Order: sequence, then structure tokens, then C-alpha cells
Amino acid sequence: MGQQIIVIGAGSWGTALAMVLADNGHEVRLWGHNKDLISEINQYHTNSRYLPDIKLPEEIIGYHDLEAALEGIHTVVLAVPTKAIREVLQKVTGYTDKPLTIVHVSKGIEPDSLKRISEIIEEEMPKELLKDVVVLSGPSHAEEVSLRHPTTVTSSSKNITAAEHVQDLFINKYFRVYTNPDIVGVEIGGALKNIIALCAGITDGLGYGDNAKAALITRGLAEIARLGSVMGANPLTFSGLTGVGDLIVTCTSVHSRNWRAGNLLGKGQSLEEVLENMGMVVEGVRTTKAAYQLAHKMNVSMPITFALYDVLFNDKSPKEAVDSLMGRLPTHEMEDLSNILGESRN
Ligand SMILES: NC(=O)C1=CN([C@@H]2O[C@H](COP(=O)(O)OP(=O)(O)OC[C@H]3O[C@@H](n4cnc5c(N)ncnc54)[C@H](OP(=O)(O)O)[C@@H]3O)[C@@H](O)[C@H]2O)C=CC1
Ligand SMILES: O=C(CO)COP(=O)(O)O
Repeated sequence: MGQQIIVIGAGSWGTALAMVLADNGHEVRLWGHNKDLISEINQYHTNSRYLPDIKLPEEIIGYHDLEAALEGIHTVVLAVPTKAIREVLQKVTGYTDKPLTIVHVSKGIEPDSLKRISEIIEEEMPKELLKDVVVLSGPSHAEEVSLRHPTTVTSSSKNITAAEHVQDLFINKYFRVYTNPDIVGVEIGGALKNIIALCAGITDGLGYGDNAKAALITRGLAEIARLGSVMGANPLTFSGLTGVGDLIVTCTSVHSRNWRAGNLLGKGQSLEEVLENMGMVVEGVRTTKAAYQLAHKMNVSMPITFALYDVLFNDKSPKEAVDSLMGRLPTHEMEDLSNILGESRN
């Protein structure tokens, strides 16, 4: 039976997910803070800034008034950039008096606090207003989901029943949802793949080819798994949709905002120029800072992340960063991962 669901964030991903929910017969309220965009959604059933050429189902109702949009709602899909999550949740708590299931679909880690998004949600929401936190993540570009192209994602929560509930809400014949109880691994994989996607864009921008990209994906996965395992993730999660799956889609697609930003950096633009020109969120930049801080804190080796950190924040040239990665001391390929797998078996 259809449910009333609010999607907060009328950007590319929020709008594409609202389409999936509307296709599944739910009553979808799409909230955005841009009044003109909401009027366009209600009048023309389009979101021309974020999903040009896509006709939205007429069942999606745009809201600009958050209080009205939250009326009678039990499930919130949170689809804003990581840096907006605290601000948005503070508004939500002011307008609700019953426990909510919050489904977050953002991919990031907060610099300085080093919190994952589910941890931020638990921190911001008063206990009596939070029923469950679920993350929905995986290899999924909004541009393809809005065309109803086959897509697979993972629903994860500390409460597996909540993850299954969200699986039920979203699953359909073009959007297949799996469950995974490892919320740490799912969130870490989704956030950190953006670092590697920026690097893949950089090497493409420098004119390097498939060999460099395959190296980044596999060695990137190794360092994501190293950090994630130390943080308590199940190492096997990184071989799934939210690990290698999302790395493949983000590092190889022109739809990827992170790949595109990296590509411009590789072609010689400054970070400021790139971010000004993108017009959409590039989560990997802030996540690089957070992962750099986490790697120091947890004493985990993350050479690709450190190389990107130097490009983004220490004015190192992309070419120099690649050369320094290639010039590292020779090492064993599987040593670190087999340590991790050994430890998780003990
Ligand atoms: N796009 C995709 O294919 C996918 C994206 N994601 C993740 O989803 C999250 C959102 O990304 P995406 O939709 O691509 O981003 P977009 O840049 O396309 O859209 C972001 C939306 O959030 C809104 N927003 C920004 N700040 C605030 C705020 N303080 N209060 C209210 N609304 C705000 C923006 O409004 P405005 O237009 O006014 O700036 C915009 O509507 C990211 O974490 C991303 O990694 C995950 C999977 C796929
Ligand atoms: O997370 C994504 C695909 O799974 C979207 O990646 P980008 O933010 O790089 O576009």
C-alpha cells in the first residue's frame, strides 16, 4: 500500500528517488528551499536545472513549506549534500512531534567531527523523534535512474527490519534494492569512493588511460577497505555494491560530478574554478579532508587519499602527485588486506 513520504532536497538525487517512490505508488512530497524550482516542479512537472529533459510523474508534489510537507509523515528521505544535513535536521525537529524513520542517501563524512552521516543524524535528532536511521547507497547515477535504467543499491541499518522496510518502499522492476546490516561499511564505501573518482578524473584529465584508472580503482579499494575495517566495517562489504560497485560507476562515468571535477583539475583548472563551474555538489573534496584526518587518527596508510589532499589543499600539481604515488617504495600487493581479513576472522 502506498505511503506518504517526504524527500528533502530537490537536487538530482532527491528528484530521481522521488520518481522511484512515485512509480511505486507512494504519495511523494518533494521539498526544496528554492521557491522557483518548486513552482516549476508543480506547474510543469520538470526539474530543468538538475534533470533536464525528464518528465516527472504528476504524483510528485513539490513543497517549499517544510512544516506543511512534514504533516502526517513517518518516513523522511534526506537527499541534501553532507554539509547541509545538520541545518536541515534542525529545521525538521522543529516541525515534527512523532518518531521518524530517516533514510539518508548522501555520501560523505564530516571533516573535524569525523562522523558518518548516520552518526550526525543520531546526534542532531532528539531520541524521541528518531525511530530508525537507514542508509540507501550504491552505484546509481540520478541521470540513469530518472530514465528508469536498471540500477542496484543497498539498504542498511543497525535495525535490519528498518532496512527491509526501506527495501520494500523503493524496490521495483528497474530499481533493485538489497539489504546489508553493515552500516559502517556501507557508509564508508559510499563516501570514500568519491575520493578515488576525483583521482580517476584527474588521471583522465592528464591524458593517462585505462591502466591508470584500473590501478586507482583497485588500490583505492584497498585503502578504503583498510580504513573501513579499522573503523569496524565488515571487509566483505567493500567487494559489494557500495564498495567496488560504486567505485566502478563513479570512476568510469561522465555523469559523475566527482570524476568531472577531477577531470577539470587534471586539465589545469584550480579547485576554486572547478567548484564554481560545477553547479552541483562535489562531495569528494570535503571527504578527502575527513579521510585524511581519519587516516592520521587511526594510523592507516592511505597514499592515494594523501596524494589528492596535497593537490586539493597544498597546491601540489596533479602530475607531481601521480609521480610521487608511482615512486613509492616497492611493496607486497595483498599484505594489508590479508592482515585485515585475518584480523576479522579472529
Ligand atoms: N546525483 C547522484 O546521482 C547521486 C547523489 N548522491 C548523493 O546525494 C547527495 C545529494 O546529491 P545531489 O542530489 O547529486 O546534489 P545536487 O547538487 O544535485 O542537489 C543538492 C540539493 O540540495 C539542496 N541544498 C543544498 N544545501 C541545502 C540546504 N542547506 N538546505 C536545503 N537544501 C539544500 C540544493 O539546493 P540548491 O539547488 O538551492 O542549491 C539541491 O536541491 C550527495 O551526498 C550525493 O553524494 C548519491 C547517489 C547518487
Ligand atoms: O554516488 C554517485 C553514484 O553512485 C554519484 O556520484 P557523483 O557525486 O560523483 O556524481
